[in-house]
Amino acid sequence: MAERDIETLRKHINEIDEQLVKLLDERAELVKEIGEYKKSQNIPVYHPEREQEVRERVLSISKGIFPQKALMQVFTEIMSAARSLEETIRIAYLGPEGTHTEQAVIRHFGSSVELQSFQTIPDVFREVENAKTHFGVVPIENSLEGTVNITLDEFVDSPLQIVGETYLSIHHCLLANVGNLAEIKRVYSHPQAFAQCRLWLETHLPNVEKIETSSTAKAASMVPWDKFSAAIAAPLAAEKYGLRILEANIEDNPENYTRFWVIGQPGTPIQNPNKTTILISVKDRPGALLKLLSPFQVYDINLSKIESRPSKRRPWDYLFFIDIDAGLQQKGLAKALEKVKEDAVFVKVLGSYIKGTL
Ligand SMILES: O=C(O)C(=O)C[C@]1(C(=O)O)C=C[C@@H](O)C=C1
Repeated sequence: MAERDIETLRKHINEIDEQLVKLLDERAELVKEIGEYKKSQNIPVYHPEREQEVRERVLSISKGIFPQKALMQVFTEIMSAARSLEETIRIAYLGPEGTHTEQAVIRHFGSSVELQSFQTIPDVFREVENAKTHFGVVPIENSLEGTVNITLDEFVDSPLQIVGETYLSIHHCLLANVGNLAEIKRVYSHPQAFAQCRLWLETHLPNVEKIETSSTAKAASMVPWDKFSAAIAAPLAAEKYGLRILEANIEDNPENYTRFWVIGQPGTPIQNPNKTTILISVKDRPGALLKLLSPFQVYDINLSKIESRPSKRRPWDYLFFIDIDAGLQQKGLAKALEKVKEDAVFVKVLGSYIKGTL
């Protein structure tokens, strides 16, 4: 009886799957038509605002029986595959492969993209500047470690624009060949990952040797060669190096997020952005910064972050990077920026883009 029930249920599932596949094919036909149109009008294939609209619409009609987070991932993948029917989107990112940055790229763009990893953040900028890839993805800030200064500094001279933002919840896993903790004699990882999993290691693997590597992906790549070892790395590295996840989420603080910027060519059209980042240089006189920021208060515009960096032109001269909770097309912001420009030495808009979600 029970067996017949499960058979009946599976028959229904098969029928639904058939419909899903048929509908996905129909969807793909429509996307191809859009692709032809975009090509004839010279419109960029990637349309982040439309993708966001699709995800929000899908979320609003979902009854929540199928987990909504997974629903978002499914639609990110559907649109990623759809995009690839129109054009292969190439993305440069800070590598190596199997790190959290690669995971962030896939979370943002889906997996139907061509990925190219680079060893440094400046390398990613150069690649996009030379139009070898459509976009780049670089970390800008971690909720525990703070700002990634190299990314900010690159923006001082680079003509590139911020075209998107994405967040990744950082989870560290213990990856190994062996099946239980008792067999592990050595653990490989990046110093930052060791620091973030210190309590877990002290409790569960107090006597193992710790070997530092240049990245968590490098740590994972060592394990296949060293039977009684493990690595602390991103879940993605388990797939890449054929390892098993012995323990997931071993970080001491679960509130660990990294924010990434998607960088692209200047003038990349972004419709209805809701966040803007600017770079300003302030006159060196009392109250200059206060005066410069007051238009944001006048026009009721929230600033979510201010970061100062040495200008590197003169000692003790600083630049300010400001994240603004408004899109450039918003009237208040346009007016506030006009005022800011009157008082600043210079103002550079680094991008107006769609805010990332946690
Ligand atoms: O609507 C479009 O412009 C499409 O190309 C279709 C589609 C989708 O699959 O829904 C695919 C890629 C774009 O980035 C946005 C949406």
